[in-house]
Amino acid sequence: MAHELELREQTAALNRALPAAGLVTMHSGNASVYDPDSGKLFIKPSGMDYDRITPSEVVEVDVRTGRVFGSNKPSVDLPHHLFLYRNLPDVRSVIHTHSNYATAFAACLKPIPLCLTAIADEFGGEVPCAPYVGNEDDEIGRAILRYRNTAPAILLGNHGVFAWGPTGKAALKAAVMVEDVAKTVFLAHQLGQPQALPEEEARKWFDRYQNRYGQQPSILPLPLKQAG
Ligand SMILES: O=C(CO)[C@@H](O)[C@@H](O)COP(=O)(O)O
Repeated sequence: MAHELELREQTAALNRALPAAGLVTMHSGNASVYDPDSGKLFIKPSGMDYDRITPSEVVEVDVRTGRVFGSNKPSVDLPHHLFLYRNLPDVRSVIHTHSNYATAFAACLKPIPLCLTAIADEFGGEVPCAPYVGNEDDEIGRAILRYRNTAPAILLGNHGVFAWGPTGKAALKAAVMVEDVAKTVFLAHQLGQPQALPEEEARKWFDRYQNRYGQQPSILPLPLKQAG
């Protein structure tokens, strides 16, 4: 039970972080956390004011069967979260937003182009945009699998953003960074034509950021420049 409470607390805090990060307005968006040991996910109660989402209000769902526990109705996007957990084995958290700058790209069916080192760091390439699909059945989940690339995020045409990660913190960072780079690219377009970053350069930035950035132990010794 202690572990379930911890998962509920994580899910409630992650959902409350969405409006705090400026990623959602009113009831749009949602977040979930998945625990493979119990086979359960915990997700936002549909339509609930974010400031009312507490650990006890969070909705518990069995990922294998889709069975919902408790009296609260789960997010209408539960099918898409379920699809991603069932098909992306390393994912432990999924976030959906309608964040403004990224969703503006989605409204135009445009990917966020690889023109910033920050895009290379976090996503390794452009943030792709899937064509518009409806919200029935597994249409959204299948579109995400079909059009995703190395990035832990994707734009859904005419709809919004899906981001994911091995932890709630990683999924939140992906959702925040999608919106941040979308805003920068939008501003760049006011100044001129954003210039593409060479793929090889992007690979170097992505490798450093994913494997040696921050306080994580460097998994590779830094290449020492030869004297002379
Ligand atoms: O995009 C949508 C619905 O189209 C959802 O993100 C949004 O309405 C939030 O729904 P929930 O409150 O999570 O059921």
